[in-house]
Amino acid sequence: MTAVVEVRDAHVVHRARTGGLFRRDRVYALTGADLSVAPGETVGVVGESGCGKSTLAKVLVGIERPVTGTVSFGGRELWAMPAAERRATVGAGTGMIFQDPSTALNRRLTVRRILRDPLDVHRRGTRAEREDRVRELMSLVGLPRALADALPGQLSGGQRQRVAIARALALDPALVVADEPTSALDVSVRAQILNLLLDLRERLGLALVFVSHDIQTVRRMSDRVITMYLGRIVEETPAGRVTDAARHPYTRALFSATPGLLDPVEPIPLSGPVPSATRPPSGCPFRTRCWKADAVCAASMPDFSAASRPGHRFRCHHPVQEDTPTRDLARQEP
Ligand SMILES: Nc1ncnc2c1ncn2[C@@H]1O[C@H](COP(=O)(O)OP(=O)(O)OP(=O)(O)O)[C@@H](O)[C@H]1O
Repeated sequence: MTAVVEVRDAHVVHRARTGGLFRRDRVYALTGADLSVAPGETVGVVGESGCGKSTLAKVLVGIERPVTGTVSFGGRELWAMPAAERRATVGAGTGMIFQDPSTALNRRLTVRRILRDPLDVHRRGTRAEREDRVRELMSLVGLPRALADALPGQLSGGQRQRVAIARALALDPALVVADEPTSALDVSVRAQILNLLLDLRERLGLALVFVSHDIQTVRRMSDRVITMYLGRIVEETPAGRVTDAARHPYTRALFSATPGLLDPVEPIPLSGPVPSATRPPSGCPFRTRCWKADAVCAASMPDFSAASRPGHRFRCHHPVQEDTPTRDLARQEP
């Protein structure tokens, strides 16, 4: 089956925001990322702040161009397309939902205009058909029609995120990327927005990439979970058994520190802070904090190994033994 989107060996390097005009360090935001998303599947992306989750999300929807590597949509290389074709492919094929709907929506436009805008830009149907589509989108995300002429500032946070979701769906994309879609919302409306995304995914057969700090939510939403560390994808695990089936020590440590697990464990303590993305360590980037690291880990970053379960791969010289419960690691290893 052709992937909706496929990223191969993507590298993204930024100029550091600090350091003065003439001395700007490079930030290695994404290093050799490979990811393929199949039609209708949900891929969760987890990792600590600054590990490159948003950068990967932007690469997937063509907002960020990797310095090297490829991004293919339906088997066609995005950055080899002429600009107009690329815009049309990305605009119609993907939708992005950002963290904070207050800043993601143009506050001078009414809900109706916000939702009609992508239809106008991509010249979808007659004017009357576009108005019909706006009404349809509002009902799809549970917004009352009476809000069509409201401005974003007149809506609640949850309603604004519904508008952002409706806008992302306007052109019927095959892929929606949601980057921390609930973290700026009141706790009381988070569940409603997550349930809406789950419902839309089922009804529309969307492929969904879901980026979040909230590991429990990622587990609940996803078919597969991608763990990132310092710009690299270090593990890809089927979501169902991620807490005890993960083989990468970092995934285990991350999950062990998650509050509210059904089967709570002692968090695995990690030594030291996350290294800077301007000077990542040699070899495996996690080695400076890993209790299993040795000289081999400093010398090279291993390629992905396939675990015995389908859809499970990891990059580690000293993986956690298969089926070792995390509670045993927390007691023994560090
Ligand atoms: N435009 C930019 N200019 C300079 N550095 C950037 C830029 N965008 C991101 N970075 C840096 O790239 C790295 C990856 O950032 P990214 O936003 O992708 O991480 P993240 O995992 O999404 O973080 P968070 O969970 O805090 O949103 C970080 O070190 C960040 O500071």
